[in-house]
Amino acid sequence: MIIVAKMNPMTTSADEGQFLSLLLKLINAKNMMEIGVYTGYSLLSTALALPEDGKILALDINRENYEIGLPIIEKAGAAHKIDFKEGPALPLLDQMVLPRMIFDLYIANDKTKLL
Ligand SMILES: C[S@@+](CC[C@H](N)C(=O)[O-])C[C@H]1O[C@@H](n2cnc3c(N)ncnc32)[C@H](O)[C@@H]1O
Repeated sequence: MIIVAKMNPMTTSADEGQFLSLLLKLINAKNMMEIGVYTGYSLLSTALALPEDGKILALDINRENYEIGLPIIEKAGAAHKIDFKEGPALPLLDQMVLPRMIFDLYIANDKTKLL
Protein backbone atom coordinates (compact mmCIF):
# COMPACT_ATOMS: atom_id res chain seq x y z
CA MET A 1 0.00 0.00 0.00
CA ILE A 2 1.26 3.48 -0.84
CA ILE A 3 0.42 6.26 1.59
CA VAL A 4 0.62 9.77 0.18
CA ALA A 5 0.82 12.45 2.84
CA LYS A 6 -0.72 15.66 1.57
CA MET A 7 1.31 18.67 2.62
CA ASN A 8 -0.33 21.87 3.71
CA PRO A 9 1.16 24.42 1.27
CA MET A 10 1.22 27.02 4.07
CA THR A 11 3.66 25.13 6.28
CA THR A 12 7.38 24.53 6.09
CA SER A 13 8.20 21.00 4.91
CA ALA A 14 9.82 18.46 7.22
CA ASP A 15 13.14 18.60 5.35
CA GLU A 16 13.17 22.40 5.48
CA GLY A 17 12.52 22.16 9.22
CA GLN A 18 15.48 19.80 9.60
CA PHE A 19 17.65 22.14 7.52
CA LEU A 20 16.73 25.16 9.65
CA SER A 21 17.47 23.20 12.77
CA LEU A 22 20.91 22.18 11.45
CA LEU A 23 21.68 25.76 10.40
CA LEU A 24 20.81 27.13 13.84
CA LYS A 25 23.00 24.55 15.55
CA LEU A 26 25.92 25.22 13.19
CA ILE A 27 25.93 28.94 14.00
CA ASN A 28 25.18 28.41 17.71
CA ALA A 29 22.17 30.66 17.34
CA LYS A 30 20.57 31.97 20.48
CA ASN A 31 18.27 34.77 19.33
CA MET A 32 16.08 34.66 16.31
CA MET A 33 13.06 36.22 14.76
CA GLU A 34 10.40 34.58 12.64
CA ILE A 35 7.89 36.59 10.69
CA GLY A 36 4.94 34.48 9.59
CA VAL A 37 4.40 31.74 12.15
CA TYR A 38 1.12 30.19 10.97
CA THR A 39 0.54 27.05 13.12
CA GLY A 40 4.17 27.03 14.21
CA TYR A 41 5.88 24.14 12.45
CA SER A 42 9.07 26.05 11.56
CA LEU A 43 8.79 27.83 14.92
CA LEU A 44 8.88 24.50 16.75
CA SER A 45 11.74 23.15 14.60
CA THR A 46 13.81 26.22 15.35
CA ALA A 47 12.82 26.47 19.03
CA LEU A 48 14.00 22.91 19.60
CA ALA A 49 17.34 23.70 17.95
CA LEU A 50 18.06 26.67 20.25
CA PRO A 51 19.68 26.28 23.68
CA GLU A 52 17.45 26.32 26.79
CA ASP A 53 17.97 30.08 27.18
CA GLY A 54 17.43 30.78 23.46
CA LYS A 55 14.76 33.26 22.42
CA ILE A 56 12.55 33.64 19.36
CA LEU A 57 10.58 36.76 18.57
CA ALA A 58 7.64 35.36 16.61
CA LEU A 59 5.36 37.71 14.68
CA ASP A 60 2.14 36.94 12.89
CA ILE A 61 -1.04 38.80 12.05
CA ASN A 62 -3.09 35.80 13.18
CA ARG A 63 -2.87 34.48 16.76
CA GLU A 64 -5.59 31.86 16.20
CA ASN A 65 -3.39 29.77 13.89
CA TYR A 66 -0.47 30.05 16.31
CA GLU A 67 -2.73 28.78 19.11
CA ILE A 68 -3.59 25.65 17.09
CA GLY A 69 0.05 24.55 17.26
CA LEU A 70 0.84 25.97 20.69
CA PRO A 71 -0.16 22.83 22.68
CA ILE A 72 2.41 20.83 20.67
CA ILE A 73 5.07 23.49 21.28
CA GLU A 74 4.25 23.38 25.00
CA LYS A 75 4.32 19.59 25.07
CA ALA A 76 7.76 19.70 23.43
CA GLY A 77 8.97 21.99 26.24
CA ALA A 78 9.83 24.85 23.89
CA ALA A 79 7.16 27.47 24.69
CA HIS A 80 9.36 29.39 27.14
CA LYS A 81 11.71 30.33 24.28
CA ILE A 82 8.95 32.02 22.26
CA ASP A 83 7.75 35.59 22.53
CA PHE A 84 4.73 35.73 20.21
CA LYS A 85 3.38 39.09 19.10
CA GLU A 86 0.23 39.45 17.04
CA GLY A 87 0.07 42.04 14.30
CA PRO A 88 1.62 43.09 11.00
CA ALA A 89 5.41 42.71 11.21
CA LEU A 90 6.58 46.17 10.18
CA PRO A 91 4.46 48.26 12.59
CA LEU A 92 5.31 45.80 15.41
CA LEU A 93 9.04 46.07 14.67
CA ASP A 94 8.78 49.86 14.52
CA GLN A 95 7.53 49.87 18.13
CA MET A 96 10.39 47.74 19.47
CA VAL A 97 13.50 49.04 21.14
CA LEU A 98 16.90 48.67 19.47
CA PRO A 99 18.63 46.07 21.72
CA ARG A 100 15.89 43.56 20.88
CA MET A 101 16.68 43.93 17.18
CA ILE A 102 19.87 41.83 17.11
CA PHE A 103 19.20 38.32 15.84
CA ASP A 104 21.37 35.38 14.82
CA LEU A 105 18.80 34.30 12.28
CA TYR A 106 15.70 35.88 10.79
CA ILE A 107 13.08 34.01 8.80
CA ALA A 108 10.36 35.61 6.73
CA ASN A 109 8.24 33.51 4.47
CA ASP A 110 7.45 36.02 1.76
CA LYS A 111 9.33 39.26 2.21
CA THR A 112 7.34 41.20 -0.36
CA LYS A 113 4.00 40.37 1.25
CA LEU A 114 5.05 40.27 4.90
CA LEU A 115 7.07 43.45 5.00
C1 LIG B 1 3.44 30.56 4.75
S1 LIG B 1 2.72 30.97 6.32
C2 LIG B 1 4.01 30.63 7.47
C3 LIG B 1 4.34 29.15 7.63
C4 LIG B 1 5.12 28.81 8.87
N1 LIG B 1 6.44 29.42 8.87
C5 LIG B 1 5.21 27.29 9.05
O1 LIG B 1 6.29 26.74 8.94
O2 LIG B 1 4.18 26.68 9.27
C6 LIG B 1 2.72 32.77 6.30
C7 LIG B 1 2.23 33.43 7.58
O3 LIG B 1 2.52 34.83 7.49
C8 LIG B 1 1.52 35.54 8.19
N2 LIG B 1 1.55 36.94 7.74
C9 LIG B 1 1.09 37.47 6.57
N3 LIG B 1 1.33 38.78 6.49
C10 LIG B 1 1.97 39.12 7.64
C11 LIG B 1 2.49 40.35 8.16
N4 LIG B 1 2.39 41.50 7.48
N5 LIG B 1 3.11 40.34 9.37
C12 LIG B 1 3.21 39.17 10.08
N6 LIG B 1 2.73 37.98 9.64
C13 LIG B 1 2.12 37.95 8.44
C14 LIG B 1 0.25 34.78 7.88
O4 LIG B 1 -0.76 35.02 8.85
C15 LIG B 1 0.74 33.32 7.85
O5 LIG B 1 0.53 32.71 9.12
